[in-house]
Amino acid sequence: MTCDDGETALELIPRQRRAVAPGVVHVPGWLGLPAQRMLVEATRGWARQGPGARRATLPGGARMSVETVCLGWHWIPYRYSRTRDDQDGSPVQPFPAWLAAIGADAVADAYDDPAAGAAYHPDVALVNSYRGDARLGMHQDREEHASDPVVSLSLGAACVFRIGSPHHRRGPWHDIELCSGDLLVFGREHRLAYHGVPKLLPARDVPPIGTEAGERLNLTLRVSGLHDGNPR
Ligand SMILES: O=C(O)CCC(=O)C(=O)O
Ligand SMILES: [Fe+2]
Repeated sequence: MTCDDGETALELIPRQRRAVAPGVVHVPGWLGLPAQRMLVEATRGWARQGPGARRATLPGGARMSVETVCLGWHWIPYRYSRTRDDQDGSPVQPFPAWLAAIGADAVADAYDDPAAGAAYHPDVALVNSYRGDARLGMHQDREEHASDPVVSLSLGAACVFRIGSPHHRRGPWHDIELCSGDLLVFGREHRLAYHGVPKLLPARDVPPIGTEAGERLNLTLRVSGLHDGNPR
């Protein structure tokens, strides 16, 4: 399978939804090129401000190969905090309202359910950047206290995204190629599904959106279910 260049489809034709598993929907090329460029530009800004990007240290001492910028709540394996309290204590950057609006549109489109979109109010984003051999091991997104779906937006280099069931880390899995502009939503029965990024596919064509050669960015939008003064 190759990546769509994002400009060949007529905008009037809705992007094709691919149901991967119950609650897991892949919409290839959901973001047009201007939106992709805008998100890359925004990501550069977030990385320059505040605590910036960092590779998290896992409880066993290993460092993640992916660099992460957090918005709204700072994610530290495996909890959320308003401050970067694993490092210099600096406050997390705010979660922008325009990004919440993209998240609501994403849920409405992926599930073909405007009400589900209107009810979706993400307040945390993890912006991951992958370069070289960076990858993400199989894990569950389970630090959130709410059961709302996770919205994933991919930019730049393609990758293999692996998603299984909520019960078994070792499979069986679905392997999906995520390309620049792709939307993936996982929620409902698969909100706690194990997932990861076993490899990048740097040989695939990438549209000119401002990413570097071989660089992949991924934004996940989530609903933390947390309130000020009540972090875990
Ligand atoms: O990069 C991706 O596609 C997935 C990211 C992810 O699973 C996470 O940030 O928890
Ligand atoms: Fe995840």
